[in-house]
Amino acid sequence: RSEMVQIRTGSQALDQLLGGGVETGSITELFGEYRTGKSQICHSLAVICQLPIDMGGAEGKCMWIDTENTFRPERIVACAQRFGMDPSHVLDNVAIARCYNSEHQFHLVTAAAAMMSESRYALLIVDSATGLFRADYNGRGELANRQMALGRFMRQLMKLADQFGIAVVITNQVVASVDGGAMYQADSKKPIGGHIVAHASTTRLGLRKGKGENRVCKVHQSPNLGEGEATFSITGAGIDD
Ligand SMILES: COC(=O)c1cccc2[nH]ccc12
Repeated sequence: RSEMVQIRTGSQALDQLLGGGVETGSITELFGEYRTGKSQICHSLAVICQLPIDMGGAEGKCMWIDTENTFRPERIVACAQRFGMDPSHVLDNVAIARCYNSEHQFHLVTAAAAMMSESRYALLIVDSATGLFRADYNGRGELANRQMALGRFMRQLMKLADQFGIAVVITNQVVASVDGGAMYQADSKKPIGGHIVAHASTTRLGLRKGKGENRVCKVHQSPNLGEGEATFSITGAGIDD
């Protein structure tokens, strides 16, 4: 964690909850149901990471692995304009790769290491980190194989965060889970990957819908942050207070 920097999120309330922003050198997991703002926080971070450190950035590029086609260049442009940055320059510094299956996802992270040796990256986004593993390992008796593959993927991310001092931000969809057998138990909603992903993430942020365009973020796991929640809003330019 040498010279750890915090990347601001675009919402001062969320930055306060996080003690300044998203940390470089570790993995932050954003989990929540669909449309709770996970990808919107990623769009803001992809722009803000390029700002000078004394302006809440981390003076590096962003690398983005997109498995759900949630990347929107126009959001990057709008967010750059909000911060008075040159939109085309900012967009050029977001290296986006579409990802089609979990095997390709492994390859992209391996290849990412080579790119990070070439130029300065501050942030790697994997949105989502778990969806393709759920799709590819979805038969009966595949849970153990899925957990092993997810564990291997998370270790690759931890190595990147360590080796290059980058912030790794992963999104994880919360899905309805029918607890087999326990007929009385209501269907609980759980993040994919269970304890395998949870233990590998340094900081875990739970997102949920608030009133209207508002969303609420709650710290679920952190080495240093206290309990608490922050409300932010989703705009055309990422997230704001
Ligand atoms: C242009 O973007 C890339 O080539 C890229 C983006 C995110 C992860 C990646 N891994 C290897 C290439 C790559």
